[in-house]
Amino acid sequence: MAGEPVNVNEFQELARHALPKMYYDYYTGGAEDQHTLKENVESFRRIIIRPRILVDVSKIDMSTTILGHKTSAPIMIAPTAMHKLAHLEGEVATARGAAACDVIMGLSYMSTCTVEEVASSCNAVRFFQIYVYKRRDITALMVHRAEKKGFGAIILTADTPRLGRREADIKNKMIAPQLKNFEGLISTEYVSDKGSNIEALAAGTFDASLCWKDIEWLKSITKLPILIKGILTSEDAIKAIEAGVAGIIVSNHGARQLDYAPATISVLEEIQHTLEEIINSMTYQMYSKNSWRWLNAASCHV
Ligand SMILES: Cc1cc2nc3c(=O)[nH]c(=O)nc-3n(C[C@H](O)[C@H](O)[C@H](O)COP(=O)(O)O)c2cc1C
Ligand SMILES: CCCCCCC(=O)C(=O)O
Repeated sequence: MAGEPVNVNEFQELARHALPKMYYDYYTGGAEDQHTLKENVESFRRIIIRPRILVDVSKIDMSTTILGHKTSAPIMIAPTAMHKLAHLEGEVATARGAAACDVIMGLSYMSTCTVEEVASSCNAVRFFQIYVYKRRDITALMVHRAEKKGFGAIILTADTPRLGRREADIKNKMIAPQLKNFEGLISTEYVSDKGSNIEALAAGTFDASLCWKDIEWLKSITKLPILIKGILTSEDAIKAIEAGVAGIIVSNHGARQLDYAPATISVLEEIQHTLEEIINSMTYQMYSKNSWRWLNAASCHV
């Protein structure tokens, strides 16, 4: 490639050369046949822009707020695991990037830098993503650490009762390092020669029994607003609102979980319309306490 990379595809090409194959495959792969992975890209390609002309664009302001936090654009850094597999500074460098761009960073539960390291590295607004471990005490401790360090919200990833079947990781026998956040609490180093070690790690630690009633438990251990990540249907968006969370993140986890699930962008509009209809139908009932809660939750992230 000649000169500096100018788009994400060119960065990906550089990464392909720079990274060990095991890590490159982990970062870029989807689940099973990778049908949804292709659909994620194709569905964006099918969206065609309808340009309007002779509009004053000399000053553009895309800033908005998410859960009351200012952001320079309606873009958030999604929580992604183990940045140190690609860069020595890991998530600390990502947080600095978020601060420089004035956008919110989602820090993964499976980060290679600790919650405290990321918090003290810069003043980016940070939300903390969690998986719920079978050892709930560990998850509660992590939530409290994030709360203490000024994270602005908890993102509960709800599409991963177990890790998606990622065939490249199985072939590579993908290994996770010991994650510093959990040192002294639980081992995250799973080494076996039977396929993906990170799949084994998730199967050994993630609570596959997690369900809607557990949102009450999460609400009972934190005052932070909760976002549910991994919603792909209107039915679940409504359930999330009924559960009283502050917002939802429509996502198919980068097609790394359930293959043949819809591309995220293809279901976003339907879910948004459903939530708008709820808001409209609730407006006339505003005086009921419960309705207020619904209204607040629905309007946050439409
Ligand atoms: C390498 C990699 C690691 C990821 N790790 C996590 C994670 O630890 N927690 C999580 O909730 N999502 C994780 N994701 C999913 C992303 O947060 C996000 O959902 C995905 O990149 C697709 O973006 P979208 O949800 O906006 O469609 C990961 C994605 C990638 C590519
Ligand atoms: C260290 C185990 C990896 C956990 C899974 C992280 C994730 O969500 C992913 O998509 O990968």
